[in-house]
This record gives sequence, structure tokens and C-alpha cells, in this order.
Amino acid sequence: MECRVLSIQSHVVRGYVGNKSASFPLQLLGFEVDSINSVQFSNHTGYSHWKGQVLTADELHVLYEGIKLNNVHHYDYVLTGYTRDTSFLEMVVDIVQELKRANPNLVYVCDPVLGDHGSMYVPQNLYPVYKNKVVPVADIITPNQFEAELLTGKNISTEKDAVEVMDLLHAMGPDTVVITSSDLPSRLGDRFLVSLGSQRHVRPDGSRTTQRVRLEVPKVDAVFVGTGDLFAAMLLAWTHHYPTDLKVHTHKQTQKKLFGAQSKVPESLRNRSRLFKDLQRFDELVL
Ligand SMILES: Nc1ncnc2c1ncn2[C@@H]1O[C@H](COP(=O)(O)OP(=O)(O)O)[C@@H](O)[C@H]1O
Ligand code: PXP
Repeated sequence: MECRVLSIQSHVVRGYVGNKSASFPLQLLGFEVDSINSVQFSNHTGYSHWKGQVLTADELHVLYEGIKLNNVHHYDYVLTGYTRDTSFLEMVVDIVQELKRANPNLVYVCDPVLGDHGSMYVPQNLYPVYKNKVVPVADIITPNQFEAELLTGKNISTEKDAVEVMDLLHAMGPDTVVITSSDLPSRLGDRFLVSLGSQRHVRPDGSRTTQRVRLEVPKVDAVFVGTGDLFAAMLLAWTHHYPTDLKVHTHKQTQKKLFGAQSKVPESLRNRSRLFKDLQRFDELVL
């Protein structure tokens, strides 16, 4: 059955971030992807120069109105990433709420893109909008450590802190929280990167349970941009197939699928997807 994603993220002419990073892998996995480009830039903002346009809230509304007038605004997922404008982000929230009214099973996957390694790379005034308006309507969020700390006001120095932060994020709304990368030491040594996940469930008898997972990824000695966007997209894909088991989202299948179509995948995108090859070591966290 068709599964349709509305993906509101950046577009770059050169490179793979935002929609350029997320759409093709999702399409390979069988999803229909309708994309709205929150910005259209020459390249990602880590380059010394970048130029381009930022979509305004009114322009977003016009695009959404067009979809609505044709009565094709039926989505199973909304996926959002990089944005630079507060009123645009507020409009995203209005759209998500309207789409959720139309389809109460719609899942909103939000990568709260604010910054990394101690500093913000989007305007500061986006922070209260994410905290007070966006995260409360999200079902799945994928902050990195810096973003999780910023959203909760709590530092993460130990795994126990991270679990408390994930609980604070659950209390804000989302049932699934994944801290996509952290500075926490890995038991496998300093060549591994630790990600942590937490998923709340309601059992059939009404009681609640929370599954926590630790993911240890072999570090590649390089800096990648757009991997957070790919991570969020692939989490969407695998939570779709295994909605109640965060452990099985190994991305191994994604890798197989991408490499199955190897000749069709551009080299630079394949390099990024290689990062996910080793995402296979999951532990259940008991803290
Ligand atoms: N240097 C790296 N080595 C290995 N994996 C990486 C590396 N950088 C990113 N990744 C992968 O990409 C995922 C998302 O990266 P992250 O930096 O947390 O995203 P964001 O860009 O949103 O901060 C990580 O969970 C990891 O799987
Ligand atoms: C235009 C654009 N989109 C998206 C991103 C997010 O990239 P990542 O997936 O690495 O967080 C960035 C980060 O600089 C960016 O400049």
C-alpha cells in the first residue's frame, strides 16, 4: 500500500543535505516523497560561501493550499529538518496539526535542527519555537546531544543523564526519542560513537513501558553533513516497518537496499549510506 511522506527540508544545488539526502533513500525503500524545500541554497552552510533563498511562511502556505485545493493532502508521515525562519516553523506546526486532524494516524518525525558541538547554526529565535510548539506535536524526534541538552536545559555527562533527558523529551510529547550522536564514552573504545534511543509504549492492559537502546557506531575520521537528515529519514522508514521495536532499526536492510541499487546511486550519496553499514550493534539499556 502507498505510504506518502511530506518532507519539509532544505534543498542544495551542490551536495547532499536535507531533501537531497533524505528523499532518494526513502524512495528506494518504497515511500512516495512529496518535498517542500524550506530553503534553496547553493550548498550547505558549512562552506565558506553560500547563497540562496529562504521560503517564507506565506510561500509555504501557498504551496500547501495548492495541494489542499486538489484534495491530495493525505499523508502518512511528515518529516522536517533544517529551517531558518520562525514564522515558517510556526506554519509547519499549523500544517502538521491540520494533517493530523485529517489522518489521526499520521506520524510526525522531527529533526530539531539547532546546532552541534556547543553552538547553534540556525538563528537563536528558532529555539523557543522548537521547544514550545514543534516538539510537543512531534511523534519521533532525532536531536543530537547538543540539541537534546538545549531543549531540556539539562547537560549530559553520563548515560543516566541521557536517559533523564530522553524522559524529559518524552514528557514534552514525542513517544520516540533518539539522541543521534553523543560525546559519551563507548564500551567498545574511543573509535565508536554512542547514540541512544528511547521508545514509550502503552501495553494492551493500559500500563506503560519504555524501551531504551544504545547504539555504538564505528567512527569514521571525517566530518559529514547531511547524515543527520539521512538518519531521520531512515528512522522513519524502519519505524514504519517495526513500529514497536526500536532495536531492529539497524539500517542493515537499508544498506542492502541501497547497495542492491548500487549502480544507480551516486558515489557521494553511497559514501554517506556506507556510514550506516555498521549501525548494527544495539544493546538494550537497563538503567
Ligand atoms: N564521523 C562519523 N562516523 C560514523 N558515523 C557518523 C559520523 N558522523 C555522523 N555519523 C552517523 O550519522 C548519524 C547522525 O549524525 P549526527 O552528527 O548525530 O547528526 P546531526 O547532523 O543531526 O547532528 C550518527 O548517528 C551516525 O550514525
Ligand atoms: C542547508 C542545510 N541543510 C541541512 C543541514 C543539516 O545537516 P545535518 O544532517 O548534518 O544535520 C545543514 C547543516 O549545515 C545545512 O546547511
